[in-house]
Amino acid sequence: MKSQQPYQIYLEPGELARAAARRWVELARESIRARNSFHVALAGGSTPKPVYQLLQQEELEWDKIHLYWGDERDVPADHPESNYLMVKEALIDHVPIPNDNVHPIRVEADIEKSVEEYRRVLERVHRSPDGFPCFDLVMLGMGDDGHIASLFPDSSALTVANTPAVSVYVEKLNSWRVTLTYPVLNAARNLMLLVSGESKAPVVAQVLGGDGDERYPVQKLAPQGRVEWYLDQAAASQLPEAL
Ligand SMILES: O=C1O[C@H](COP(=O)(O)O)[C@@H](O)[C@H](O)[C@H]1O
Repeated sequence: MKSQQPYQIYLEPGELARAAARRWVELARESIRARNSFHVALAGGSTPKPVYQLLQQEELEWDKIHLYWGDERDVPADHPESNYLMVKEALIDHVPIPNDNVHPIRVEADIEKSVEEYRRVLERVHRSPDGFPCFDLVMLGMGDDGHIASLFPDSSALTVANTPAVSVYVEKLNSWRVTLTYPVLNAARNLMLLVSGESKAPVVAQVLGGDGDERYPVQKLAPQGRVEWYLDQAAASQLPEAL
């Protein structure tokens, strides 16, 4: 990914969340006007949670909004680490979205079955010209090792280019994940990257202000659509202009 990416810096995580929620609403309305639906792949983790909570209060055509997940951990749907559960509690339980519009990655004892099922689910999403699901919006968080979705450094998933979703063993976490692959992230009409906290500052500085050297999974993105970075001041604190 080129280091010249548009980004906004917000004073604190609450401000970041409010800006991201406003943009989410704008994109949902724009997409419903243009295509009568809004297909969005959600990020898990902690950063987007307040965004989902803010969306509870929005007057949206929820019956035209379809929720998917960018990645999932190898845990049941009622486990505290489940990305699905986080979104359910923060958003889904509070808005009139039909059940049929909620498309989680269902984690089975056999993770390959989860992946196969999720690939079938993804067939509902419009196609990009090269045949991959083309989301109206993909939301991404970023780990302090530069991972996005569950595309971790040195992982076999980083080179997958022939399928929209894979299972991947994450050595440092000693666990399996299911993740969307780069071709899907790249095909999205809009990508929002939400990054908060000081621990992510070195990666942010390398990706957005660095020498172009590709060290992190986030740098392997080659987005075809719009990209927007939402940073809080802590995450942006090592960018050249902040020093
Ligand atoms: O493990 C994960 O981490 C990333 C980043 O999460 P954050 O808590 O640092 O915001 C997240 O985007 C991903 O969906 C999740 O599974």
